[in-house]
Order: sequence, then structure tokens, then C-alpha cells
Amino acid sequence: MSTQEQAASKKEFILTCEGLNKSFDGFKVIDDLNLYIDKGELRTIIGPNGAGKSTFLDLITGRIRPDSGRIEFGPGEGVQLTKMREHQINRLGISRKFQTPSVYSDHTVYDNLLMSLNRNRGVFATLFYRETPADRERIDEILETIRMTEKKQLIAGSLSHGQKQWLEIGMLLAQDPKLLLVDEPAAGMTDEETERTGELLLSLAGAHSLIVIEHDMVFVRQIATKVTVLHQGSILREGSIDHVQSDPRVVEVYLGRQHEK
Ligand SMILES: Nc1ncnc2c1ncn2[C@@H]1O[C@H](COP(=O)(O)OP(=O)(O)OP(=O)(O)O)[C@@H](O)[C@H]1O
Repeated sequence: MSTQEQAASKKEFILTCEGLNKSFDGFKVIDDLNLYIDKGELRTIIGPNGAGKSTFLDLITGRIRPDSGRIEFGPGEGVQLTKMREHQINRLGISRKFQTPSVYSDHTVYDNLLMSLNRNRGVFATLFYRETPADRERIDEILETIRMTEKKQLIAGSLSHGQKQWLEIGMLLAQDPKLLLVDEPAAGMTDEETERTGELLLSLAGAHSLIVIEHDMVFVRQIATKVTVLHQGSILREGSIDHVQSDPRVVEVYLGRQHEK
């Protein structure tokens, strides 16, 4: 689809980024970026180190502000994110999962999910809160989604790296996000964990929209329907995994250099 066609069908997009720019100390990290994410889509973003992938997620979540450009969230006349604060953007339903898992190590898997479910109730209310049957049902549902029902009474600190990552994804799901931003989920995982993570992310698409940043091309192939290749802060190529993997420019600036790392 051309940029004009994309702009014309904007009503369907969960995220619309147009003319986005961001420099650090005069160095352009995001360069006139136009990027559109469909509602329910799982988009994978790849690209060399320093291409601006993490910066792009920072701009969406309000961690940093763009120098210029628009980021709209939601179909139709979306909400303009660029002037909002991080917690306001989070409350709209945009959640980010960083590379390192962050769970409450001394608590059980179940309690971690319960605490996430209660996050919006505030600390004081949470201290004295007893879960309702609806909460228990929701937690059971999430446990099933992340395939950790049998692990629910385990202390989170005793889980494997992969299990911690799935738990954290579950904790984000407890907040019912519309858009999930996931930073290198397969990093540090075994092949089996990587595959399960791919299955999990694929199962979330549709009901949620997802942007996944990843370097592991086996994993990208497993999850990717549409891949965006970011290079020097703008889109180098976009399309199916086969399309981008066979593109000489993508091979030149990224795939051909991966083994050098
Ligand atoms: N807060 C900051 N201040 C100054 N420079 C920054 C800041 N954040 C990022 N950069 C620079 O911006 C460029 C893009 O970084 P970014 O982390 O977005 O790349 P990336 O595509 O995520 O790379 P990687 O694959 O290595 O994570 C890099 O040159 C980085 O050093």
C-alpha cells in the first residue's frame, strides 16, 4: 500500500505516526518516520543497532517527546499522544514490556497477576483488597493464556527466564492493554522457550495490537506477518518476511552483518 493509500484508510489504524523526528545532540535518530499499525495487527520491527527502534517505542509511550510529528492512538480521529505524559498514555491502554523481566520475585505467580490486576486501585486499596470471583476468573484466564496454570503457586523468583517473561506478559494483560510494545522477547531464551513465546504473542494478536522488536530472525519468521525494517530512523523496507529477507538493501545494512555482532 502506498503512503497515500495508507493515510486514506487511516480510520482502521490503532497507531498512526506521521512526520516523526527526534534528534539527540544534533544526531537524527528518528528521521521523518511514517508508520501505521492496523488494529489487531502483530508488527515486527527489525533493523541494525542504533536504527532507532527503542527510541520509537520511547516516543510512543511518552518516555521521550518528538521534536516534531504526530503519533495518534486509536481508530478514527485518534488521541494525539505527543503531548501526553507517560502514565496518561499507559492508562489509555498502551503497555510496554522491556527486555529484562520485571516481576515481584518474592511473591507467587498468582499474586503477581493479582497485583497487576489491582494496579489501578492504588497501593492502600490493594493492601486490604480481597479478590472477587471475577478477579479469580480473569487470573485463571490469563494463566491459561500464558500456559502457567500449574505454576500459579510458585514463587516468581524461582521461575526460569522464559517463565518470568511469560508472567510479565500476563501481568501486562491483566491491565487489559490495547497496544502492547514488546522489546526483544526472545533474548536469552532457549529455542523451546522462544517458540512458546512466539505462540503466545500470536495468540494475543487480534484481540490486541502488538509491536515487537526483535533481532532473532528464526523468531521473526515464526511470528511475522508484516515486518518493518528500520534504518537510520526511517523505514528501509516493509512487507512480508520473505520480501524483506530477500531484499539486497536489507541484507546489506542488516541481515548480512548480523553475524558480525
Ligand atoms: N537518551 C538518549 N540520549 C542520547 N542518545 C540516545 C538516547 N537514546 C538513544 N540514543 C541514541 O540513538 C540511537 C538509536 O538508539 P536506539 O536505542 O533507538 O536504537 P535501536 O534500534 O533500538 O538499537 P538496538 O538494536 O541496539 O537496541 C543510538 O545511536 C543511541 O546511542
